[in-house]
Amino acid sequence: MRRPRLALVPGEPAGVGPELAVAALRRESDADLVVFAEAATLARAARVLGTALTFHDSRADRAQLGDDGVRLVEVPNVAEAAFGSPDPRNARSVVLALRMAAEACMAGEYDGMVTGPVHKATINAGGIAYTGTTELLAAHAGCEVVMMLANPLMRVALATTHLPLRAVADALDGERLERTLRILHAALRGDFGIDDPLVAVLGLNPHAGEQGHLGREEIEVVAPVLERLRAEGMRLDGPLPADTAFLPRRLAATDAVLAMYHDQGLPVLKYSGFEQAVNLTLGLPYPRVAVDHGTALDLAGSGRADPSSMLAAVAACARIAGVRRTREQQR
Ligand SMILES: NC(=O)c1ccc[n+]([C@@H]2O[C@H](COP(=O)([O-])OP(=O)(O)OC[C@H]3O[C@@H](n4cnc5c(N)ncnc54)[C@H](O)[C@@H]3O)[C@@H](O)[C@H]2O)c1
Ligand SMILES: N[C@H](C(=O)O)[C@H](O)COP(=O)(O)O
Repeated sequence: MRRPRLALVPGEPAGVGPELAVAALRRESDADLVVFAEAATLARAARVLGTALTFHDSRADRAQLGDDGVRLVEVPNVAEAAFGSPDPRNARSVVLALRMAAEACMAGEYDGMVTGPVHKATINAGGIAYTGTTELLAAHAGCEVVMMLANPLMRVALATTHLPLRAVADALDGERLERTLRILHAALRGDFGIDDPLVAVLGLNPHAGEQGHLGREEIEVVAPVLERLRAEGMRLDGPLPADTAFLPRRLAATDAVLAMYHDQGLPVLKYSGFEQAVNLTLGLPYPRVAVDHGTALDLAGSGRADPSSMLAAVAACARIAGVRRTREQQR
């Protein structure tokens, strides 16, 4: 079977993304990578790592590539931003690279997309309203998605993603939550091969609302959805108090945790395994896997950024792309 062909988008040029992309390109992996970025930015990152790259057309044959060969779709930047100092003038090219890769994935030219970190504030400062790549790809594909981060110890999906904490309670909606659980369930089955997954669903409030004395979202929004889906046969635990849902013995029996908001779930996951964690966008027509960390501006240009999450993202995307291709061939 042919190796999965993946679009690799390094992200913010002034961050660690280009260095991590070079690290991924120089490692043996189960995928053929095509980078959507600027050649000069990648060449600069390669120099930081004490290596050099030669650039080829995105369709170049593997045999044409030496150890230093890179297939590239060139996306030029406006400014050469110093390491650690993102330039808002590059916002357009950072987003364009993501859009071009998404377009190519939608057209079936690639089997999946791997992304490095972008700097959300800089993109907004550049005049592009942007909350996250998850949301951008969902809008581009015209579908609902679920953000899920995973490391070897746990999978944590989010009912709401990038929004102010003040807006979270209002954003929780039964119909949306039901769709989130369906997307998560389908991905655990299809992409992860878990036939009958058990999902632990957290409450929103302390102690999962303490029977309505500390908030009513558990009673009015979460529990009715869980009842409906349990009636269909889904295995769902909850709404659970978030403070004890991550105890190791509970996690051991759980295939994924659904947190109600970003910082309810992600600090636990990142604390328990920052290096090996990846960020997946579930529900897209193609697999998209990202690093679990940000632009690490303090490390950009130092060559000290740890490439583990990027390597894990490439491996996860290649694996899921392979699973999906096998499934399609069996249809
Ligand atoms: N996948 C993404 O695109 C993504 C993910 C998270 C944050 N971000 C964005 O990144 C920007 C900076 O965010 P932040 O400072 O909160 O988080 P960050 O992850 O960039 O940095 C947090 C800490 O982790 C360290 N770190 C991060 N990646 C590392 C690596 N590969 N190796 C070693 N150490 C590493 C940094 O040096 C820093 O000390 C923000 O604009 C944020 O929105 C993007
Ligand atoms: N929420 C993610 C995290 O904290 O790791 C991160 O911001 C990236 O999300 P996008 O892939 O949607 O940009």
